[in-house]
Amino acid sequence: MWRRRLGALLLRSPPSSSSTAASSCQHRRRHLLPSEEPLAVNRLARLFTSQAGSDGGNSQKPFIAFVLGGPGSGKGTQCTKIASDFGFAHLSAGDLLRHEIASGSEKGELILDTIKEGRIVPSEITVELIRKAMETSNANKVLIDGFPRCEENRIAFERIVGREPDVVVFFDCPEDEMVKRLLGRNQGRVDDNIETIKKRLKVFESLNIPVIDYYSSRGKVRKINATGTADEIFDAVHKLFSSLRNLHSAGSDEDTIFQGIPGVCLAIICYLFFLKPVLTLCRLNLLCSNCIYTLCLHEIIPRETHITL
Ligand SMILES: Nc1ncnc2c1ncn2[C@@H]1O[C@H](COP(=O)(O)OP(=O)(O)OP(=O)(O)O)[C@@H](O)[C@H]1O
Ligand SMILES: Nc1ccn([C@H]2C[C@H](O)[C@@H](COP(=O)(O)O)O2)c(=O)n1
Repeated sequence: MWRRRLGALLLRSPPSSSSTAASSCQHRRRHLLPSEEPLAVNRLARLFTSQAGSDGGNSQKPFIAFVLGGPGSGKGTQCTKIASDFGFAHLSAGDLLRHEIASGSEKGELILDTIKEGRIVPSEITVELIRKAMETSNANKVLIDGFPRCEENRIAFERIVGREPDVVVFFDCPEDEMVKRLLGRNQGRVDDNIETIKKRLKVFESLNIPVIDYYSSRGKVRKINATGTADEIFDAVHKLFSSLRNLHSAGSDEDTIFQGIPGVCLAIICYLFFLKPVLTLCRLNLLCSNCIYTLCLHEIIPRETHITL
C-alpha cells in the first residue's frame, strides 16, 4: 500500500489520462506508453541485466511451487486439482523418472534399480529431466511434485535451473495413513510394497525433512494438514493458493515501471526508497540517464515489489 502511494506521488499522469482505480493495468499502461507498439521494458531490461540468458531462454520467470510430503501423503492427488483450478503445469519428479524408465534409455535401468530400493536417483538426472520439462511446457506457473527429496536435489536444482522456489507446499500426514494409502493405490508401482514403503519412509525422514526445515527457515513453507478426504484437504490448498501474493501476475506480460518526467531523478529517488535499483522510464518512452545508472547496476527489483501504475 505504502509503495503504491509512493508510486502515485512520483507519477505525473499524462493530461489525457483520467486513470481511475477501476481502469485495467493494460489500459493504464497504454497511457504510460503512448506508442501503439508498447516497449517491452522487462525484456529490454533483461538484455542489460545479469538475468539475461540465465533462465534458459524463458522470456518470463515462472512461478515455482515445490510440493513435498511423505510417500502417499497425497501430493499427486492435490497437484492434479491445483493444476486444474489454478492453471499450473504439473511436473511430477517421480513420473518423469518413470517415463525415463519406460523410454528404455540407458539411465532408465539405474533409475529403476534405485526406485525399487526406495532410494533417491542421482540429482543430475532428475534435475535435468525437470529442467527439460519446464522448458518444454514453457508454463508461467509450475508445480514440481516430489522434489527436492534431499539437500543434493535442492542444491543441484538451484545450480542448474538457477532458481529457488517461490513457495514450498508441505503435505503433513501421519505414517500409518500414508502406508494405508500406498498399499491401496493399486497402480502396479514397483515401490508400492511394504518393504520398499518402509525404506521410502526412512528416506523421507532422514533426507527430505531437512530440506523442508531449510525452506522453513527461509519462510517459504506452507504446511497443509493432509488428513481427511481429498476434497477437505483441497479446501485448505485452495485457500492457500488463492492467497499467494505474487501468483496471479506470474508470467504476465505486464511491464511494471515507474514513470516520471526527464530530470526528476526518479531512479535515484526510487533507489533511495527501496534500497534497490528500479527500472524507470521518462515520459518520452526513453530510458533516461537515471535508467542507464539503474541498468548499469545490473539488477531490477523483483516483480512482486514492482508498482503497477
Ligand atoms: N485424502 C486422501 N484420503 C484417502 N486416500 C487418498 C487421499 N489422497 C490421496 N489418496 C489416495 O492415496 C494414494 C496415494 O496418493 P498420491 O498418489 O496422491 O500420493 P503421493 O504423495 O503423490 O505419493 P507418492 O509420493 O508415492 O507418489 C492414491 O491411491 C490416492 O488416490
Ligand atoms: N526427486 C525425486 C523424486 C522421486 N525419486 C524416486 C524415488 C521415489 O521413491 C520414486 C517415486 O517418486 P514419487 O512418485 O513417490 O514422487 O522416484 C527420486 O529419486 N528423486
